Amino acid sequence: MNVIEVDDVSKAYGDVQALDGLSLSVEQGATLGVFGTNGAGKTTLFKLLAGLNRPDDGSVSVAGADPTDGTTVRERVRYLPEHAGFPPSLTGREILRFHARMRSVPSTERAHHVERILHTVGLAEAADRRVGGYSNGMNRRLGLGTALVGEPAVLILDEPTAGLDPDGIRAFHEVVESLAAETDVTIVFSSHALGEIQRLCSEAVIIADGRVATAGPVEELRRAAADEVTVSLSLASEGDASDAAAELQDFEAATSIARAGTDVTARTTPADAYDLLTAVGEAHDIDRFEVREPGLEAAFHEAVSESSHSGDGTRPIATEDSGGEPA
Ligand SMILES: Nc1ncnc2c1ncn2[C@@H]1O[C@H](COP(=O)(O)OP(=O)(O)OP(=O)(O)O)[C@@H](O)[C@H]1O
Repeated sequence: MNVIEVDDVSKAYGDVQALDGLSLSVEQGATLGVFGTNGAGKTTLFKLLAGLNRPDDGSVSVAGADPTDGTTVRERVRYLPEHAGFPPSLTGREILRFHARMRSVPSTERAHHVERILHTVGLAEAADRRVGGYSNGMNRRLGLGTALVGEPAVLILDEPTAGLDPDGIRAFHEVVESLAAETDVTIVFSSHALGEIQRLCSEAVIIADGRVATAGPVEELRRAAADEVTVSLSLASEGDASDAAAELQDFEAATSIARAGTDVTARTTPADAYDLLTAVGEAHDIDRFEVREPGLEAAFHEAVSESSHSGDGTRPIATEDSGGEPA
């Protein structure tokens, strides 16, 4: 079942066309990564999904309702903006209890519900500390905790890891991974870190100029991004590396051959990678090798450059057979 349906939506701010005929659909339980260049329209899309804005044209449906139908959407959909602040003198537990009361969690269940969320977001031990002393990462996880109160169907997170240090990012990733694995909540989040999307998301959408440039299961995007792999070899000596690089010039399927010290890299097709390794291995001792598939970065660059050359790269996300697991 699709929990999000966005159909041919446009939204302008004065002269700025933030969204321009954007369509996508997302299946319940998916983790969708949204990325694009600055100003591509991600936050505008999120505000439409959260019912904070109305589209000029087109339609938006989230959890079976028009998100601007306030009461329904507030029960089912939670939006965590990039910057969420909390009263510094309250504790994490007090803030979550307040949200639980606002969300009409029955009083008999409130303490247990809050305790469970504190564990989910990794704040159980800091629950009774004032949030004024929380780190940036703890604040973000508390924000995610407030969004989880009442077990929503859809979480919309705007750049949740922006500005966090590596520990903060790792802790946040663990929370998202456990939510994706253990609940049926649909998570939509934006990020400028392609590796993060690759790691956490089953689906990805690339937005460029207010439209969907490309979308689909992360694994498919990765594979479709380019039909080449990069082969990296480490040889026994610089002389071997230099000879191997020269010999690879005769290997028809190899391109972009480069040498640095004892390392040689070349690009080739996935089907020719093994032959390339065999050809080098017959003449030289290979200490180490690696075959890298194109990542989402290649998909991103391809999609953005295609979208800037074509009139309409829009297509909805096909979620029927995604089957993608976080990498
Ligand atoms: N309230 C507003 N008034 C005028 N223009 C706006 C407003 N909000 C967004 N825009 C413009 O709409 C376009 C899309 O903005 P949006 O914030 O949706 O992009 P984004 O993809 O979230 O960008 P970023 O990655 O930089 O956060 C941009 O050109 C932005 O300047």
